[in-house]
Amino acid sequence: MEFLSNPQSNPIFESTYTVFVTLIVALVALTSFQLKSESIRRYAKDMYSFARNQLSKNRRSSEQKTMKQQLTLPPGPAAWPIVGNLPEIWRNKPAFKWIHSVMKELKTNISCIRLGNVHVIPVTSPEIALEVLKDNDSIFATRPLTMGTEYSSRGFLSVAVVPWGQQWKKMRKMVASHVLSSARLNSLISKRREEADNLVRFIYNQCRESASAATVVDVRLATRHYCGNVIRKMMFNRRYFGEGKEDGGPGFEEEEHVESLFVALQHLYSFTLSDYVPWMRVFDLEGHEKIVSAAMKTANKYHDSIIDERVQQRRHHDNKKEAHNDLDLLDVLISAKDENGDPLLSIDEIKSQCMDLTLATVDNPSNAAEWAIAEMINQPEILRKATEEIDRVVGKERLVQESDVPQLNYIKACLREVLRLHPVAPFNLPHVSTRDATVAGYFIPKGSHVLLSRIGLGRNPNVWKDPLKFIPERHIGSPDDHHHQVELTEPELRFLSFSRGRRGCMGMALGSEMSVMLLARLLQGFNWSAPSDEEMVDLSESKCDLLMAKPLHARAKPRLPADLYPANN
Ligand code: HEM
Repeated sequence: MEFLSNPQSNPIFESTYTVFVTLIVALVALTSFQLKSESIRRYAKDMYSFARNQLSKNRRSSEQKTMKQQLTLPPGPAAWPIVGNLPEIWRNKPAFKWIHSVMKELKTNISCIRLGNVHVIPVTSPEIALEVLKDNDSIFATRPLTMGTEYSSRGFLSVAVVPWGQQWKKMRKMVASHVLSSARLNSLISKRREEADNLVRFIYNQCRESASAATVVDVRLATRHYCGNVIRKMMFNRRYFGEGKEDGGPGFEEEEHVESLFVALQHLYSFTLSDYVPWMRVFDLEGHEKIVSAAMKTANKYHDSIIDERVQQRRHHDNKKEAHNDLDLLDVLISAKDENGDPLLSIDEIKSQCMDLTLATVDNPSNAAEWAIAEMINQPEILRKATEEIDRVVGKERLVQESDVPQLNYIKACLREVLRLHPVAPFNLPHVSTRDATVAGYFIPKGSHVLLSRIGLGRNPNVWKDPLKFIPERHIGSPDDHHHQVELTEPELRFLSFSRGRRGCMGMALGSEMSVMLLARLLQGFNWSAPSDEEMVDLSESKCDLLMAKPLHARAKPRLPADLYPANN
């Protein structure tokens, strides 16, 4: 074999050879009984570990070279020189629809779309998704730098959108141990209960104003307002930024706050041209930068003054509250200390992390509850079963509480079904490869953006029978399996709820509690039907995203004794 007969000609062999000799010397030195000196022993140890590292590096680089030579990229549309498929992305909006139609045409579950010199790799099958987030999780654990996320995270300071590295580790550890720990979430349960009560109160007040005791409610407004309230209450210990509303509904400030969060969320990873060709950023051709900067300015306007004031209070005047058990999340972020007892987070890090958690909380639960009510109105049998479960588990003498959640399996099955069929976004957050990899037998170059498709997985006809039908029963175990607990998590990635792995969702517990409480309170408190002039709710999706095309308006009629509805403050 040429490779062996002419080692000088092959640099990999050459360095492997050197390393091999180092390894032998080190091993001999280490095992020698004559070696008594600690420093020589340590030196030999260092040599040994250096040699081992070099060997595995060499092996990897030779594997990668062979991989590049032998494997091909996943199938994809023909790409133009230099710009790749950017012209198609520009012409065919929304981009996610074009990407899925290309994959359908190519009959593939993994594809490669080249945008500038970035390989974007959409994935629509659970097997391949698991290869990415289970088998190769450490390779795909970083995130791309985008214009939108730069704004949302104040220059990549907070956990969700930050690339892999020290900043991500610091923030993830901090959030996991102090902010979203189960002890912390338990300590905030009364704040969440206040907002669940307020939701029921807000809708009940609207019904009371109508002579027939039933009225048409803007369900999207109510569900988004609930999510905004929960995170504001947990984070800043307040529901309202301004005067507030007597009936429990959002004031101007809260509507503006939540609206700006949704606008920002839409643009974090929105196939903006300059995310792939950075020098184009000055032109802002799609106008995305203008939109995101304005949205973040609005949202920050509400957060920043509260944060600045609280930092002043806590760090400079009054540390007493730290002893109490009723800290809100802002207190927790401010009072975290490093190993020297100094503040762990800078003010910008606190602001960025507050925003990160606020953005992460508002969209999924509200979208899921809105779609669930819409689907249930069109299938009254499902609505009946869900309400019947709440009546059986909770009864009609008290309102449903978080402690009931483990027993509300049918409600959770409905939510799983919504997360499968009507996810809030077409793709998971992007995962970028930190080195060359192989997935599904294809070559995935370092720096590729892997996009697990939430609709591709959840509506995959090879995984789900009648994938476009809303059938919660598919998530319930067999009738004999009485111990089967339905959860919103889906670690097998047959659809994408909280994802999995190093970058998996940190808010699984909170997100699940909020989603179940929101839907269960809506169903327990009110009978829902289509507005009188329509028999069915229009379930069309919006043309540019996956939200309901028109915000759901539905008729609500109280179904509990009047004294159970929380009274106005
Ligand atoms: C039903 C509700 C929720 C759903 C379906 C959901 C889903 C997700 C998904 C799909 C990801 C991306 C995972 C990946 O990159 O593979 C994610 C990330 C994340 N979620 Fe959630 N989420 C929910 C609620 C929450 C809540 C309430 C919080 C916290 C207040 C939260 C905090 C985060 C954070 C911090 C990350 C980023 C983790 C990282 O990059 O290291 N999520 N979530």
